[in-house]
Amino acid sequence: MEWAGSEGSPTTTTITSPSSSKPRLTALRHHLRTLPPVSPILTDTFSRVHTYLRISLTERCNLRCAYCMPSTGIPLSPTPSLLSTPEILELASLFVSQGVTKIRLTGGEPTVRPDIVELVEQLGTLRSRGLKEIGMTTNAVVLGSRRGEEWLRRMVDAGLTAVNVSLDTLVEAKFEFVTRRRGWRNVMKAIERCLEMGFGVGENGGKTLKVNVVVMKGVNEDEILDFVEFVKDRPVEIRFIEYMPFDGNKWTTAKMYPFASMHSLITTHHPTFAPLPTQRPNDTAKTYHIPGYAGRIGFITSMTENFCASCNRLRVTSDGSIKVCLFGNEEVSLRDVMRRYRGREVEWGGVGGVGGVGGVERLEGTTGGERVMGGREEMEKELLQVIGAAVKKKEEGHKPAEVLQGEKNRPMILIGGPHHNNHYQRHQPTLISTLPGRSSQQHIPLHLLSPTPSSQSFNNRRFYSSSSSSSSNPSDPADPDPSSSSPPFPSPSSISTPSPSSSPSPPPSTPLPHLTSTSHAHIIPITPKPPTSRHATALCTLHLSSPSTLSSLLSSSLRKGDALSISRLGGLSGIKHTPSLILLSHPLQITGATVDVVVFGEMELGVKCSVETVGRTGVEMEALNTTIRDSLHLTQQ
Ligand SMILES: Nc1nc2c(ncn2[C@@H]2O[C@H](COP(=O)(O)OP(=O)(O)OP(=O)(O)O)[C@@H](O)[C@H]2O)c(=O)[nH]1
Ligand SMILES: C[S@@+](CC[C@H](N)C(=O)[O-])C[C@H]1O[C@@H](n2cnc3c(N)ncnc32)[C@H](O)[C@@H]1O
Ligand code: SF4
Ligand code: SF4
Repeated sequence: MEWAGSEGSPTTTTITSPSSSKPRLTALRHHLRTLPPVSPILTDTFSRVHTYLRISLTERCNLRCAYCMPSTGIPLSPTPSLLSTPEILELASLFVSQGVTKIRLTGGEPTVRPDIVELVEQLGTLRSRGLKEIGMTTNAVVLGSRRGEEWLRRMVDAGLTAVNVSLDTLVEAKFEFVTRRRGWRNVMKAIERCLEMGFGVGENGGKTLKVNVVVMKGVNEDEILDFVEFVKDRPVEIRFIEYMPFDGNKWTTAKMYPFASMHSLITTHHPTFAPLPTQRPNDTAKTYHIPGYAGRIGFITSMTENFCASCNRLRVTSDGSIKVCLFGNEEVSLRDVMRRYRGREVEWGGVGGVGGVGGVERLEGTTGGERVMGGREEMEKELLQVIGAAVKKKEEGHKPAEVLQGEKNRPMILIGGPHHNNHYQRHQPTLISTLPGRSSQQHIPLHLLSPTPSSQSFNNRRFYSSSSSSSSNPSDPADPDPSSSSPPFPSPSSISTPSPSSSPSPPPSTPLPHLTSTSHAHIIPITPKPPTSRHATALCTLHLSSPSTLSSLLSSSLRKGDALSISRLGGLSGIKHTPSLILLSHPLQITGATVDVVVFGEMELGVKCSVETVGRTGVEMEALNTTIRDSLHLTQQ
């Protein structure tokens, strides 16, 4: 099923005078007139033509950015409910047949999908049918790993034209706080690799490399000028993104650093900073430059100056729903339509791996009029009806920030996945108001002592812990499937997933490991496990009552003397007490431990403790206990 005219080439019409909306609209109208015809199915009631499809490939991620994920993590959907690779390719093909010219792969983290390269290669075959751009938005941790170089090369060969890398800080230690994982060096390496492979600002239709920076007050707004310098010699577009509200990310206007402030900060330091004379139509970003700089600076102002009037994007979530607006709640399942025609549940598989129905075969079947499965025409017809109806229901724009904040969208990482209402509650940590010596200065999250270690929103920026064992490849933050080995937090995959409609959540069906079959507490036998090298890191943020407290601490001028050193020692002693404090934990032989106190701001300190062992179980509890002790000691000073 082809839409006549979809083979035409897109124009490169640009819009002048970015600061004024009228010429922008005029240019946009002109641009729309000069575009190849697009199926009316992709045109909404505001005459917006949707030629850009964003496909979420997975809910999984190898990072845990708190602005994207709730502090309690996310429950993963059962694999069969997600789109298989052939289904993704089939939908991509259908959208291209209707006039979609750009597909961006996103997630979750697209590169944790084991068949990502093959998938891009298959998508590349759609170029002969009108697909002009294949993009990927990625945290780039995998792309900067050893295997990443080859992956990147193959994807570029297949037609990958636009890589957007997310990187919120140029400070390695801060990266670990923001993302709750390591990987900063890989990201930097991936950026350099992309540059070596010819990615740049997209001059003359070249491949584009953009770096996405979500700007958050008190977190990274102090790095805006550093990021500007980052593009002095690199032909990269840095895009400063206004922090957006999603479910679980504890968004407030106070944490958002608005476009106007960023703009005035940069202009103050760079008086020649100016909008580029041409702007790309339908772009999320307003683009600027500083004469003499190789790169560009963009602003994605979703919160303060939305760009909904020129919106040309649709989304397919990883479980196969069409979502017509990033902030909209309305979704319709395309997967269900496809599977109804097929009459079966689809198992996970790589390209060509599902029930013998290969992606290539399907695409060729569509283009070449060769073999198609029975009922395919009807299926496509129904899919197009569903897509058309969804597009027609698209609203003019998103609601104001204050309303969105109240409503909350699903977590950003799950924009590509199904709803998991009620689920988070079940995983709220339970313990604890029994911390000795808590004071108003101290904000140790309650779940710090929870038997289920979990992460705390970075917006509170109080705590995270991580650990890995050598069996789970601790040195490689690019581990593509965090669930494939023992995860640092209870990984999403370790959380059982009720069906979206189940409410309240059912009790866990597996018995608690700390109970014997006769429900007696025991220390879990680990004798058969081989000893491996393990480490764990826990972090905690202390909010101080005044800046003078910090300066007294740093200058050791407190009445009680050098509080920092004392607290470090106190923290370290906590390791040795762990087995007696945590009743069912195993006594372990510690082979290394460090405690660092980091200044985050004039009223904020971070306490980071890392513990190592070679053994049959991990040292997460030791790391947590050390962090708490160090923090308590500091507070008591
Ligand atoms: N309001 C709104 N913002 C979006 C949408 N898509 C992406 N964004 C914003 O753009 C940021 C970067 O997203 P990317 O995945 O790099 O996508 P993009 O900016 O559309 O990428 P390009 O294809 O390079 O234009 C996100 O964090 C959002 O803030 C959208 O449909 N609506
Ligand atoms: C959800 S991620 C998925 C792709 C990939 N994992 C990555 O991080 O690039 C897509 C983009 O959304 C951005 N994002 C996530 N949460 C956001 C928020 N609350 N506000 C603004 N942008 C956000 C990320 O920084 C990233 O650039
Ligand atoms: S923004 Fe979300 S999906 Fe992307 S790397 Fe961070 S946690 Fe993962
Ligand atoms: S908020 Fe919705 S309408 Fe506005 S640009 Fe994003 S997807 Fe388009």
